[in-house]
Amino acid sequence: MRIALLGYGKMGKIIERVALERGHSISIKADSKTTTLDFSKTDVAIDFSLPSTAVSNITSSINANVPVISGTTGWLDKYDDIVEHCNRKNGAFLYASNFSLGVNIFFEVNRVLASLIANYPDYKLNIEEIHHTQKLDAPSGTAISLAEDIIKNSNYKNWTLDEDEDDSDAIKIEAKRIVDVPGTHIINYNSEVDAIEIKHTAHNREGFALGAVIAAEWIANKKGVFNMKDVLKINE
Ligand SMILES: NC(=O)c1ccc[n+]([C@@H]2O[C@H](COP(=O)([O-])OP(=O)(O)OC[C@H]3O[C@@H](n4cnc5c(N)ncnc54)[C@H](O)[C@@H]3O)[C@@H](O)[C@H]2O)c1
Ligand SMILES: O=C(O)C1=N[C@H](C(=O)O)CCC1
Repeated sequence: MRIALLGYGKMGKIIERVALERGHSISIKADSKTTTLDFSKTDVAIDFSLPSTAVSNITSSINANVPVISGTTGWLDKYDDIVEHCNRKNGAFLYASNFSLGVNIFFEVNRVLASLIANYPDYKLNIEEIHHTQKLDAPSGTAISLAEDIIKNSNYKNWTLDEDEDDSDAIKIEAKRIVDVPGTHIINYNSEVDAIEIKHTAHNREGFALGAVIAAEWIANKKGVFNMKDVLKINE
């Protein structure tokens, strides 16, 4: 498969290596200096760029009839527009806040735990995410996915980054930035008598990159809007 890398930074470079190891070739390596995208020799596009460039990269891929997956976070206010555009163009698009197998299993555990605890209001919840200091967005896309899944499976109504927020319906998310941390997410339910905590720690970026290449292989001949549950078939 000929893969366009829309974003050739920390993730793009690891995805390149994983893709080559799996027998693919790279047709485009786009970065901040790229002015035009020629998709004529591309089978599938992988966008790991910036919150400010993801929408344009995804739209260009769909317009060129190239299936596209995006792992870029921090642009989700435009997600519904992209879905509408993809469906109108009969294209193929997949977004995942986190492509790693481990985190997608963690998402399942989070959903179950949230629904179990929903009937016990003594437990107060908070989410902590820790990432490297170069990260542009907060909270992480993964933390937002975790919070949204908790909201669907509990009485919580929204989430906030404001630690002083006095709204018991809001999940508090704490975003920490520490040098070189690839990505850690902790869900903590605390009561007067005990605490229940689940935690996912990425040791490096390999899992994100492998998941992205697997998703790109999966979407190559499809039409529609997908997510990682479609790819990994966890819990089916
Ligand atoms: N979904 C996941 O599993 C996952 C995992 C890791 C990172 N991410 C996200 O992926 C994104 C990229 O992460 P990173 O660590 O590689 O960041 P990075 O800053 O190392 O790389 C971003 C790259 O995008 C390039 N770029 C700038 N403008 C561009 C444009 N118009 N078109 C294409 N590329 C352009 C930059 O030159 C840079 O090389 C972030 O949003 C991050 O949150 C997601
Ligand atoms: O390094 C990043 O940036 C990461 N971004 C994703 C997120 O925002 O959840 C996934 C983890 C790494």
